[in-house]
Amino acid sequence: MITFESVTKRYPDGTVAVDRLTLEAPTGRITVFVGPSGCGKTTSLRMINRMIDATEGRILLDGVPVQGIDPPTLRRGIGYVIQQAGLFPHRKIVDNIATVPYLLGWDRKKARATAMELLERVGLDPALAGRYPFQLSGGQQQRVGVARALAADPPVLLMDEPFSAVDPIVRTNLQDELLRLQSELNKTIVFVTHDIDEAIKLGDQVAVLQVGGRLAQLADPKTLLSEPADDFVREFLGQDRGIRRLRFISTAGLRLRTDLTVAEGFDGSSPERWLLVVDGDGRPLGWRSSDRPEELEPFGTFVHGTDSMRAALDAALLSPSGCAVAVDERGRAVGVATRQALDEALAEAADG
Ligand SMILES: Nc1ncnc2c1ncn2[C@@H]1O[C@H](COP(=O)(O)OP(=O)(O)OP(=O)(O)O)[C@@H](O)[C@H]1O
Repeated sequence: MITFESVTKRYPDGTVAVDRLTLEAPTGRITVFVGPSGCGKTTSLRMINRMIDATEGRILLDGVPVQGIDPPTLRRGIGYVIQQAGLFPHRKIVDNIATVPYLLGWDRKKARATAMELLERVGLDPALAGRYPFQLSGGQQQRVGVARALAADPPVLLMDEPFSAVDPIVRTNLQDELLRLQSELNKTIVFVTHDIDEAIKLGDQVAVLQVGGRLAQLADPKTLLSEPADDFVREFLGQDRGIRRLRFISTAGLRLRTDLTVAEGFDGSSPERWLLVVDGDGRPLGWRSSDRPEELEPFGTFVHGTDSMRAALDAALLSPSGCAVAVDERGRAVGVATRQALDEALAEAADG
């Protein structure tokens, strides 16, 4: 666990970057620092590994004040990932990843073997090991940056806007990958971003900072969205706060209709305006409307019980039928969530 005890950072020119910050980043969890530019996110992060020293207050790592630990020893247990990866340009990828193991004096063979394992772990092709950083895409470099930070298996990982410099699709992949890795590794992660969506997606808890380095709110994402502490947080969360909340509402209780599904080739009549046509394996093929039964209309799916209400609504909006197709993990239709069912679930969510 990382504990901030009334930590203040005043730079020599008098700027107060962090103002009496008190919070705990629990072991094995992702804590996100989010806030507008200049609110002290990076300063707070760097005080953990003593790249910057606090002016007042204490930061404790599992109860031990970091100020009492010499920086090289401290940093051995703390991985650090920054924007644009910060790789050494003249070192091959494998040697970039093995940087800390080499510094720790590991046998070169063992260090390289670990690096190769990590390369795969972060979703990269081992064939990239012999390349130089400039021969990789931005997203690939960022993955190497994560692998390098994990190389000596540190319990703590500090990540400073690690995914900011890549395009939105790559960014989404990197976020998903981080969550997957974290479910295996259970590191204590402190993650800095200015992007509230990223904070809500990744954080087990989110610390919203305000310019002047004051903590505006510390909460889990769901609570943050439903109970913002003040106007600053409400404004920072943006106008689609309600839509984002849908991500935390399960589709497990969504009522499904199973009588709207027909097999391919069905040419009978039905009082229903829309019927879902499925193939021999039960996979959806499209919606058949009673007006134009010869054509199949587009559909959207969500995994019932696994995906959130946000995914279910998204699926409904993708189709002219206005209904969302519920599928199982293998993509087979298990039923249809009609507008009425979605409406009921939304009404319940609004009450809760
Ligand atoms: N070395 C320094 N000397 C003086 N002021 C500094 C120094 N480094 C940062 N600051 C100031 O401290 C405040 C917090 O900076 P910090 O980099 O921690 O913010 P941030 O939230 O990470 O911002 P950004 O999202 O723009 O990176 C800002 O007002 C910044 O100008």
